[in-house]
Amino acid sequence: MRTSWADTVASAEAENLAASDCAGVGSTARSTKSTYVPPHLRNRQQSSEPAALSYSATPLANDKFSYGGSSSGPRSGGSGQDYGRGGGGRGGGWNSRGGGWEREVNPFGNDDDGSAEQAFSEQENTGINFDAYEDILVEASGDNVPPPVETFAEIDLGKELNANIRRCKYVKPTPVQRHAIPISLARRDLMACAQTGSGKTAAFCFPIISGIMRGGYQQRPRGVQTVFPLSLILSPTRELSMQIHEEAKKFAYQTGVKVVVVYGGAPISQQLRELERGVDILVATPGRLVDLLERARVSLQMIRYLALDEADRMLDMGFEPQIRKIVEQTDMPPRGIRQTMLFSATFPKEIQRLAADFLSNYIFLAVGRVGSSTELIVQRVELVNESDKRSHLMDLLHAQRANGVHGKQALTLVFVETKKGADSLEHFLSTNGFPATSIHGDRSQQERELALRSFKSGNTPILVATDVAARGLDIPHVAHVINFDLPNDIDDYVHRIGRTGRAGKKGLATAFFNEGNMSLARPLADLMQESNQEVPNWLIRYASRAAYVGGRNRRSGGGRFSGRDFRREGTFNRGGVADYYGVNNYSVPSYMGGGYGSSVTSAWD
Ligand SMILES: Nc1ncnc2c1ncn2[C@@H]1O[C@H](COP(=O)(O)OP(=O)(O)OP(=O)(O)O)[C@@H](O)[C@H]1O
Repeated sequence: MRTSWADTVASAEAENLAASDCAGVGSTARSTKSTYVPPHLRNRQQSSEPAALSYSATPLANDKFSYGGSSSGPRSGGSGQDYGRGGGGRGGGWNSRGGGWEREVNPFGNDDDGSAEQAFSEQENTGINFDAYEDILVEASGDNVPPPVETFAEIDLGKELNANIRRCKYVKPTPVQRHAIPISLARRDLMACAQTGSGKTAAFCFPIISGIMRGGYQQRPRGVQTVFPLSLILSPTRELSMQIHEEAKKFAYQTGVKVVVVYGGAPISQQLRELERGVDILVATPGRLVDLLERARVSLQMIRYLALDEADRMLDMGFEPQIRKIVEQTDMPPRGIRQTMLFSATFPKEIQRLAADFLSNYIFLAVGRVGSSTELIVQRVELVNESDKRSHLMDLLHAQRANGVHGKQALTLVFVETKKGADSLEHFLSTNGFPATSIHGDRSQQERELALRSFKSGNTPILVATDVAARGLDIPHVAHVINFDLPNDIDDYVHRIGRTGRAGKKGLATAFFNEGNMSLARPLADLMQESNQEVPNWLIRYASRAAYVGGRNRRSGGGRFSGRDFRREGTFNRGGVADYYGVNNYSVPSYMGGGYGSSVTSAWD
């Protein structure tokens, strides 16, 4: 029998609080002031430990070289070639930026107590429920798919990166990482689909950082003010770009690989200054990047790695022209020369078709069904009239408060349709005893960041949000996502509820459904069924009555979920795909992973 939703919140919170996350927007980083190091001291490490000096001719941000003491600990991770320049000592490394020498801020705060030297096998499991991922069905299609790995130690990512993985307390790779990292390290283009919260960020960051580290010294053109990053990571929202930047900085700590973020709504002058200090990996939102390209402050001529996070969103109507401009109408090397990686939890077929234009002989990887939601999230849907939504929300919040566990407060994310609706609901909640804040496109960037910080810290444990917060954000302790207004598109629903139940932890999602949401009845019922949720009878009745509505609600009408590589449909043949995959001439599937033998029928067959 199911427990009540309030109990579920309480237990999800209790479980989730047991774990401590490595990731997150605005994770606290101990700030360390830049320090000038006189030339005669530049080859001394800051640690009290004596350390061998190493000089490496790997490419540094815009051709600036740096020295770093290499740690003397045992080498781990594959064949263990030492690609890095990092200092393995405590509390920070040294980096050359803009001709001066700066101490690299330790993004792990002061927890760098030598644990990075621990063997992977000795690490504590930090509360991540890895078993939740073990049974997941994995399918990869394309030519010569590199086999997956089971452990990080099997992959030769480089010593410094391995040390950072340990600092993050990642004990073993998640399924998408097991499969995607070897594919990317083999320099293959990739379209990867894996459930929300399953570790896609690291899956594209690790190979990029490792590739730049092992790439050897690379002469970059010298523009007066132009910078030449080696890798570009694009994401649809400012907050997600900031989060990817924070994550990538952790992974790149002491590797000498410099990560910079640019996004709209923040002063461009500050971002330009940061760029001038050198950049290897540029994380960007499309609008701000186009601005910088037009000002000739960034050139994409040297790009070796292009990653699109939330790729289906990036190629959706809103963003596609900008993405095409960036990828096809600039000096970026063409597909086949650069390596391109697309990641998302959802990948509608029509977007897969568009995406194929950016890829060359790519591998399609699906971890779980495309667009499915994780079973870690308990989904509830309640029939609530429009006029009753506020009082119903209050009831939920009161019960949640009554059942709340002590300690850090469970965070609740409430999604609404409009910016006005977000403001008004925030006001309503705040004046009714529930401290709330809001995030949406009409708020200034400063307000957005403040709201997110206040939510994360638990000061305002309720965040009312539009879809600007639906994708990618990894906020620890979100125990409950409430769809006060349901979205029109089932994929948006998948991303929204994916703000809880991340990295193996449990979560709860409640949706208010009424006659205005009829077009979602069928895809919602299908999605819930597919992720083993209890579907209310009334929703099943609505779903069976629902007419085919077409559009992007791909589960509606047909009843069968099209979670697969569109090339396998054999109905579409154009552009880059036709070069490699004739209608009857594709090679699939190379293997099935996730504990399934080859005799097991694929979910897509
Ligand atoms: N191997 C690992 N072991 C433990 N935790 C991990 C591992 N890889 C990633 N994580 C953690 O899992 C959480 C979710 O990762 P991430 O944000 O990359 O998910 P995602 O798949 O990109 O989700 P979304 O689809 O919502 O964007 C993060 O807190 C991250 O630090």
